[in-house]
Amino acid sequence: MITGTDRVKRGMAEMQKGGVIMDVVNAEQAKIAEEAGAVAVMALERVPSDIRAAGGVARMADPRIVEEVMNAVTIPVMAKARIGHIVEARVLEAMGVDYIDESEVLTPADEEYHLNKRDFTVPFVCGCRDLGEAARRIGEGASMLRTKGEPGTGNIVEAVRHMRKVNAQVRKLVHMSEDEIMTEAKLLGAPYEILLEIKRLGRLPVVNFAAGGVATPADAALMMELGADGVFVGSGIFKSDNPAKFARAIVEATTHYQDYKLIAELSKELGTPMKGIEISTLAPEARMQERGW
Ligand SMILES: O=C(CO)[C@H](O)[C@H](O)COP(=O)(O)O
Repeated sequence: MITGTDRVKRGMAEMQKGGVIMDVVNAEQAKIAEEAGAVAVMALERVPSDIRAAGGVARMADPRIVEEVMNAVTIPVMAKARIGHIVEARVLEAMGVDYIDESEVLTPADEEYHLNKRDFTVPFVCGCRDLGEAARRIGEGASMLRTKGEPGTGNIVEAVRHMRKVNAQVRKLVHMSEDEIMTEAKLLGAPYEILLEIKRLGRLPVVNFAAGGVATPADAALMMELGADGVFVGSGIFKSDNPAKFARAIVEATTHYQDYKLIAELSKELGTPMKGIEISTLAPEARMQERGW
C-alpha cells in the first residue's frame, strides 16, 4: 500500500478549505478552538506575539505540549518545525501529528536549505510572499501554502500584500503562452514544471491560506475576499480580551465573509483586540517574513 502520496497530502489540506486554523499552546486553548469551530489547531510553545516578546531562539514545542493538544481534540493537529530542521520534523512525524508547518515563526535551523518534504509521509504547510517562493516550496513537496504576513503584529497589512502579490502573479502566469513560462521561471527563481502545472490548472495546485496579522473578524473576512482559501490565526485570538468570543467570531466571519451585516453583529462588544504593531517600527531582524527564501 502506498501512503503519503501528493494526492492524499494535498487532499487533506483541501478538506480544511474555508476554515480557520488556530495556534494553541495547551489543551485548554485547543478546546476553545475546537468549540469555536476551528478546522485544525497548531500546537506550539508560544503564539507569535509571545515569541517576539520572549526573544532568543524559538524551537519546536516540547513534545508534551503537542501530545496534550493531540489528546484534547478530535480535529487535526498541526505542529511547527524550524525551517530546515530535519530532526524536529522527523520527531513530529513520529509522534503522529497530522500536518507539519515548516515555519518562519520559529528561528530557522538552516538558512540555505528548506526541508525536502517529499521524503516525508506527513504533509507540510509552508509560508510564501510571492509566486516564486510558493512554487519553490511546492517543488520541495509542500502540500499546502500560507502567505506569511508578519506574524504576531496584529497588523494585516503584510498578509494583504502577500496574498495580492501571489494571486496577481498567478493571474499573469495563467495568461502567458507556454513558450513564455521558462523565462518567467528564471525571473521568479521557480521550478518550470510547477509553473506549467499552475498555468494548466489556472490556479495553484495546493490550497493557500492567509496567515500573520489577522486580529479581528473583519481581517479574516478581508483575507477571504482577497482569495485566501482559509485563515491561520494565532496571536489575534489568544492575545485578545476574550479568546472564546474572538475565536467564534473569526470562524463565523471567515465562513460568511461577504455577509457584512453579520460581520457587524459579530464585531460588537467583542472586547479589546490584541494590541497591534506598526510594521515600520520593527527592526529588520524582527521581520519574521524575511526568514526562508
Ligand atoms: O502558522 C503560522 C505561521 O507559521 C501562524 O499561525 C500565523 O502566522 C500566526 O500569526 P498571528 O499570530 O499573527 O496570527
